[in-house]
Amino acid sequence: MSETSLPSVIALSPVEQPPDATVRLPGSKSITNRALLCAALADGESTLSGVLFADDTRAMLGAIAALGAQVTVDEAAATVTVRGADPRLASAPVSVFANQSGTTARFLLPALALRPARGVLDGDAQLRARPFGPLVEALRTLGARVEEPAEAGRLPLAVTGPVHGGRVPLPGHLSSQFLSGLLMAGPLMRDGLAVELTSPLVSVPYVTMTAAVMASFGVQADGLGVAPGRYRAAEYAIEPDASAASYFLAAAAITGGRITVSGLGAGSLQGDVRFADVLERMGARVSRTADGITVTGGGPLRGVDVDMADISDTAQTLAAVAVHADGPTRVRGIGFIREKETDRLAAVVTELRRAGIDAEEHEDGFTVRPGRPAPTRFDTYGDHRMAMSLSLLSLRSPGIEIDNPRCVAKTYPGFFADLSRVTARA
Ligand SMILES: O=C(O)C1=C[C@@H](OP(=O)(O)O)[C@@H](O)[C@H](O)C1
Ligand SMILES: C=C(OP(=O)(O)O)C(=O)O
Repeated sequence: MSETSLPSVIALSPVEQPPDATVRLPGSKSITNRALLCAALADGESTLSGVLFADDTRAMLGAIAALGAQVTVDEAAATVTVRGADPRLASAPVSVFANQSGTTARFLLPALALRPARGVLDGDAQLRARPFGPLVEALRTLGARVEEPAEAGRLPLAVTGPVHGGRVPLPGHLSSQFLSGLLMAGPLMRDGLAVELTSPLVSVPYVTMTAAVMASFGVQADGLGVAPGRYRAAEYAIEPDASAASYFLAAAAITGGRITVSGLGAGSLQGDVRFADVLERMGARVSRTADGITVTGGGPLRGVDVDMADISDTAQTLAAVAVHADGPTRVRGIGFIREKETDRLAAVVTELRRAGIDAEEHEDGFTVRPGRPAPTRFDTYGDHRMAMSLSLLSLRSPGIEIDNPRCVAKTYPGFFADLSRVTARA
């Protein structure tokens, strides 16, 4: 059941017995999109394995082709070969459509600014509503011409380089993707790059991930800056997606079952593996090996008070777990997720309340109190993480339906099929 065969509303039924399963999830969206871009900027031919094929990574595949990379895809084998091209030698205008993908858009704009020709970047309505202002200002400071034909700081944007690089102030409180995008383009800037953060950085582990992927392609970055240099082609194996893993680990905690996600070992590059730590604090048993994470539920789940600024893609997952705890859960530090695919704080609280759950929105997060979800058809607001998180409420409660389940195609087209398989439902 890929997203193309999903109905417009999906009805989910409770599990008959607690699952006991091992699952290997599709590749990490974040690592796939970094590796594709580094490979596209590298000298020579790279081979990526474990590649995620979903709307967000297809957007990046299209974008790197526009940058001049030669791309060969073997979807069945989950591999992509990329022959890089130096964007500084480009002369033709290009146009890139990032669809709904924040990573594609925020990583591409600085790469387009390396080109001495005009590059237009656009996305769908959801992405047009998300902020780009800090990146526009930074690229202007670094020497690019940026046109904002619609609204200031919003897509569509047109950028003409080349940027010369150097020192640049950048706010960190809205998104880490601006910094990651600048860093990845940084080595190809004449003067390299030195970023001075003007506000605290959110989603910090993603910047560590950026530096790690860059290092695999031969460039050392320190998280705030990088010297001029060239990427080298590499053979690169992409880990499974840790944000996607949160739904399965949560399912084990909610049902009292046992689920192992393989391929996400102790050395994972993804901060979202730390979602398992939150489940552990709630009372689930967690074991971590070199090759995977296992969560075993069973006992009561305690409510927690937790800052999720580092792992905010798993906040909605936690909201679903919190419904099944024995005390309130307060999530902090994530005001910035109001600017993701939707206002995720408002969306998750609104939908839980529609199911009769006592939930409250705060400026920087939410509180969820335990309860029994009433039969509800949930709205997803076109947000894949709303669809995947709210579907967890069906594990122990009848009558749960998800409207527009196809939005999972953004990062995980096979989500509902995998969830059914792992939780042993028809
Ligand atoms: O760099 C990345 O790969 C990502 C960074 C995070 O975004 P923000 O930095 O905007 O919080 C995260 O939510 C997104 O899904 C992926
Ligand atoms: C916020 C997300 O994606 P992006 O910012 O890459 O669009 C996400 O995957 O939850």
